[in-house]
Amino acid sequence: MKVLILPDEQAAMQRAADIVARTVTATPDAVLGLATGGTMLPLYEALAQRHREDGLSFAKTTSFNLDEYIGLAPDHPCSYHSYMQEAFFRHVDIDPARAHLPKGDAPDPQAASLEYEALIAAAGGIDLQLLGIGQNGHIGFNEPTASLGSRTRVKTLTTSTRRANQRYFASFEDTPRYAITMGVATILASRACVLLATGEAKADAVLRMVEGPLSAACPASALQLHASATVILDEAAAGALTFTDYYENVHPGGRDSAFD
Ligand SMILES: O=P(O)(O)OC[C@H]1O[C@](O)(CO)[C@@H](O)[C@@H]1O
Repeated sequence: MKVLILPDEQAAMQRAADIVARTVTATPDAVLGLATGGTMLPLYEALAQRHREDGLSFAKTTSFNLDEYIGLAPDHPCSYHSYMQEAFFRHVDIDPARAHLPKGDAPDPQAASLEYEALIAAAGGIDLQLLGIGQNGHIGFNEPTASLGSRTRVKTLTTSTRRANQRYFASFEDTPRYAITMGVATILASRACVLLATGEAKADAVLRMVEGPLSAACPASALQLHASATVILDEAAAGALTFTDYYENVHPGGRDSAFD
């Protein structure tokens, strides 16, 4: 696992944007795995800006989002379909026919999960997976105790995740209880992944992911098994890490563990 510690959120976003830009420039028909959540918003802004100003193109890119709430129609303002449309898709030249999210409003969500997994396989798998991390260590909606061998399926959300996401809904009661999410093994099958975490509230989850034991209690710790995982942090999210001699290889853009 490569751990990059940047001075602040903006620097962290630009570093992540560099990796995405490099991927789609080198491989215009790359398959991207995309994430939602507050952390990702400035990254999508940075990518949209590079599209506008530098001509960074997503025209041939295929994308698969990690997750979607069950029971919300795509045009529901709190769906991840709407989030992606507002935050990213409408600002770039991605082909809507190649921008996929799980179908949270499918009559049979479990069947829709299997179809989604098959669609990812048919696209040749994911070249670069973007990830955020929940305060409880979740990736996608793989909550603590999620099987590390899991594939795309229906998951029940924890109360703590529902409370964290309540801010987007009218009330806690209105916050969905279930989601379709790529599984931990689906995520591990990506050829490269970049996990982004900013702010002090993520410091404990980051510690458990990077230095903690590999455990379903912290699904993000499964990234320790990934052959090409890059964790991009600001100083606040890195605040609880203890292997400081390892992270303190100073380079001009911040601290960088350099090797993974
Ligand atoms: O960036 P945020 O809003 O803290 O969310 C972190 C993670 O939690 C989720 O929003 C799900 O709760 C993920 O989509 C995201 O990766």
